[in-house]
Amino acid sequence: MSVHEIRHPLVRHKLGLMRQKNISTRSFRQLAGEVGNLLTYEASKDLELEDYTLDGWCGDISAERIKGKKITVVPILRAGLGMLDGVLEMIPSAKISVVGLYRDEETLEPVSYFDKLAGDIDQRMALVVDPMLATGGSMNATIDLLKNAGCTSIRALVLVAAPEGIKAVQQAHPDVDIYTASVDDHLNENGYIIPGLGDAGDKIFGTE
Ligand SMILES: O=P(O)(O)OC[C@H]1O[C@H](OP(=O)(O)OP(=O)(O)O)[C@H](O)[C@@H]1O
Ligand SMILES: O=c1cc[nH]c(=O)[nH]1
Ligand SMILES: [Mg+2]
Repeated sequence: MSVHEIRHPLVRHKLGLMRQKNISTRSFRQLAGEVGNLLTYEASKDLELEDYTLDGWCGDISAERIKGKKITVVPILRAGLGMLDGVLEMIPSAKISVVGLYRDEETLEPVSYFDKLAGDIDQRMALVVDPMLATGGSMNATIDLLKNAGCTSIRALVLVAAPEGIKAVQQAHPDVDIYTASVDDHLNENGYIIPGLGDAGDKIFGTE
């Protein structure tokens, strides 16, 4: 498994803006989508292509198209929805598989409350999107769910990752690559990423 920390200047710049203390809901939400968009670009760089012939304006033309597995985007509710539009801008025909989880504030364990996966998930590559990879509990529970449904190709796209969460995913699911805008420093005593973004769900939805 690999961790891809995307150090593109646009990603670095936008993530810096997201870390500002008093950022508005509107700006945070917009930037989450924009960084999600750029992470999707990076996470799709190695998709396999195949040649085909199309009927072009001047006759038959040789072109390329993405081969093999189709894609399902898997937002983890709630905060993953903040990245969804940006991801879909890059892959507009992707199916969406929704997973509802929240993290118990005391135990930090994920609590499941919803899932609705694409019917043919065993034939799709899953791009799991969530702004925060903290302890890794929510991501691992989502990957477990996808694998139990037959999905064999999974990538995780997160805005910020803690080393603790990366380690947990690496141990449980060594076949899953992680794409992130930043590997941050550590988790605090409440399980929040430092420096992180604070509570991403609250910032995207304007709740507190
Ligand atoms: O790696 P973990 O320790 O599991 O923490 C990360 C999870 O916590 C946040 O969700 P939260 O539980 O706040 O739910 P929300 O998106 O509804 O706000 C975040 O969006 C991840 O899903
Ligand atoms: O730092 C963190 C950790 C979990 N969930 C968040 O929204 N932020
Ligand atoms: Mg939250």
